[in-house]
Amino acid sequence: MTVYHTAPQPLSGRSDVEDGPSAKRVYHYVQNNAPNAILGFACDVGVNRNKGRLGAKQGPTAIRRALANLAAPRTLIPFTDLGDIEVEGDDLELGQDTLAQHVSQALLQHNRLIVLGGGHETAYGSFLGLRLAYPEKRIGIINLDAHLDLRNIGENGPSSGTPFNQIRKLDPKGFDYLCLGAAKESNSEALFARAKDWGVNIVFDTDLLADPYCAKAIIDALISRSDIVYLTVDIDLLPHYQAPGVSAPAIRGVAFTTVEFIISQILSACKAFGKPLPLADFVEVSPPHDKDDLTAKCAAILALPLMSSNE
Ligand SMILES: N=CN[C@@H](CCC(=O)O)C(=O)O
Ligand SMILES: [Mn+2]
Ligand SMILES: [Mn+2]
Repeated sequence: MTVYHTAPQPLSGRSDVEDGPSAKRVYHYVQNNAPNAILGFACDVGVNRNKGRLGAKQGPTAIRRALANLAAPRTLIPFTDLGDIEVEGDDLELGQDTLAQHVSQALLQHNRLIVLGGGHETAYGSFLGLRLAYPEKRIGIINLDAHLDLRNIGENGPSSGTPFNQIRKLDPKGFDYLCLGAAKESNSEALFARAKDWGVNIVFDTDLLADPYCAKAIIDALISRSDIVYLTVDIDLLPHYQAPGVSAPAIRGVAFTTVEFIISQILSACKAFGKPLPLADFVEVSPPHDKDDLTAKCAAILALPLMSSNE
């Protein structure tokens, strides 16, 4: 019943030596003291407390495995694997504090950190770490998610449904949160009313499906008024046939190619406005519910542009 840090295992994948030195896979780019880093948060407590289907604890291992074997784009930046924070038992709060410490340390040493969840409770630990590293900065939060995750803390305590409610409590005036992909049928009127009260910007899944460009102005506005950007990607945003391995699969969902396009819009806007994006996370991958590792693969491929130079 504790929280511990496990050292990284060597990453592996296909070897194509017969095709020459440029036939590289992502695992070839793992280095010590590299510009970027990845860190796992192996935790099921948030999903359990949120009455979901367990399995997110195995997310970091599955995403890493999928990532390691992808063909490396020419623009991929070397990265350090910082291992996993593992939460055994029910002490989510200790897990999130431990994650925060590791995130803030990592941000001192790396330009960008990608955290592999875990359920969406990962976001509270990630954000605490970002705030520790950048206490004076205005942080713009972009959540790609079918869910607002603004639930009040109930008798079970903080969960995978409460992270942005908890983040707002840290600094209600500074709370600047954009949720892209929310599904009307997956969020109660109470949550939408709370979002309105708190000035949350929402772009619905249906709007993104009708026009992938529809979020551009709202993304640009958030990034231009922030000092730094925190991107959190809940993979349950994707439709169930692309991301079956989640606690709460989406019927409609926002298609993979649209999510990919939105991430490219976010990275382009960060570049255009000169705003760093030091931290991103990919959460809610639940390998026991996955099919052919599709969901882990979605997360891995979506992470690639964040791990590459934005030419
Ligand atoms: N990260 C969690 N999100 C959802 C889960 C919904 C469900 O289990 O149906 C939420 O709390 O709204
Ligand atoms: Mn979520
Ligand atoms: Mn979700």
